[in-house]
Amino acid sequence: MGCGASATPAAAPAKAPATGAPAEPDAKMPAAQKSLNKEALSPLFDQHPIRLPCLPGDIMVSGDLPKEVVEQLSAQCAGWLYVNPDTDAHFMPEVVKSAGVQLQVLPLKLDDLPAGRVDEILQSIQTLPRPLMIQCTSANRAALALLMWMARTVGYTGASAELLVKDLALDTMKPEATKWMVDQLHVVGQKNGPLIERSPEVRQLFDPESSTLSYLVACPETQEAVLIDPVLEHKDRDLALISELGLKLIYVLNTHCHADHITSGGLIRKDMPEVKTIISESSGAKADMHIKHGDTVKFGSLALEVRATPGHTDGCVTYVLRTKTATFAFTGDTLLIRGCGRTDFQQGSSRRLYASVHEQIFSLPGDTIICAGHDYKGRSVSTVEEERRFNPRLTKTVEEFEELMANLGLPNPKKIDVAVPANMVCGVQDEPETAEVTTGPPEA
Ligand SMILES: N[C@@H](CCC(=O)N[C@@H](CSS)C(=O)NCC(=O)O)C(=O)O
Repeated sequence: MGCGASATPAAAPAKAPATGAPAEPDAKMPAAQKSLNKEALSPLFDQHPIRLPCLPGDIMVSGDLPKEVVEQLSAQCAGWLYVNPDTDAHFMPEVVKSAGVQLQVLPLKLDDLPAGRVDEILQSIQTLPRPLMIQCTSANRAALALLMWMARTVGYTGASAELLVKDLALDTMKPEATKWMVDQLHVVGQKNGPLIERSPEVRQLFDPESSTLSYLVACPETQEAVLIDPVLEHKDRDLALISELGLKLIYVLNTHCHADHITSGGLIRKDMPEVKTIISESSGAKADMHIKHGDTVKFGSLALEVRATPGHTDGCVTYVLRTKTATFAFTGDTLLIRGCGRTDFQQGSSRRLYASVHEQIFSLPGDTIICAGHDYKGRSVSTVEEERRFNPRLTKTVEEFEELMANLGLPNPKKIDVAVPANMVCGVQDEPETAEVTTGPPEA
């Protein structure tokens, strides 16, 4: 938004007369060469003190303006979007057009909005030449149009309109107009999607006994949810949270057959038969659905990409969740924060683990959020870039890594003798309902 004039007309009383003689505008200036001449307009600015918003782009918003101001601004604008009806008494199309300005009229009436009008307005703001004026009666709806365009182009994720209004010093906007805009931001049915994408709910859950990190991931549109690596002893806590948040549990996924705790998946599906358990087919463990590298687990509008990451166990997978604003990798025990899973039992192989991390996890974007299966030092999440740089094990050469892993000297997990056999049958997997093996991407 043009820093000079952008908020001035919005905050100015419509009919205040200008004092002093503004410089002669050059109405013949070609649109492409136009830019705001703040000096020329300064007498007007002096009359109506402004606060300057700090956004790039040469867009102004305004309410009704006296003819001489319309003339001056037309001389400096290349585009003009009028969001009132063209029958409005203050509309001066001949003044605007005679200055060679590209004019568009798209009335924005909040209580009587034609279908597709928001998209039309956003399209106009996107394509009309700059400097661009957006005008209505009081600048309220013009500011709304600008904010919605910003929401779409900048891709706000849940930033409130109230905050935007504050940031832009557009506090002349009426509360009901602000509320209307917040509602608009979430309209899923807009032709080009909602103006803001609501982030999926990703909750981390902790078991202090085994230092296991479990995850609840929920679709913001359908409230369908999955649990990743939940712990038996915390079944009631996790289900209570799901219920409190109004979510519908669809799947319990395991990243692998755990050796240190028992999954709650089997017990959950026993009580809630609509919930399906999922594990990799290479784990050899029972579940309702078996996944493999390249599969996709869909729920609501979300999808988890399955990446085989063997090494800690043969059947380890990483689930990757991509949203418009963030990527999450649920790495189980393959990659831990500044560490990795041990490779000394359950078909462990340090060479395979090293390749899995480098090829399947470190190849993700650097800002991918690493949601690991354990942390023994009170940390919660990391990123791919952090681990690429600071993981003391995975930054080594593969030979150094193999040697290090062969000499960790860790005692076996306390529960290994009960956990592994139990997890091979998904905690408690009733015998009659044996696993269905899927060969392709599971259907949501
Ligand atoms: N003390 C814990 C087990 C700790 C342990 O062995 N953790 C595993 C993941 S669970 S099988 C691991 O891979 N650790 C890597 C490491 O470097 O610590 C218990 O008794 O449960």
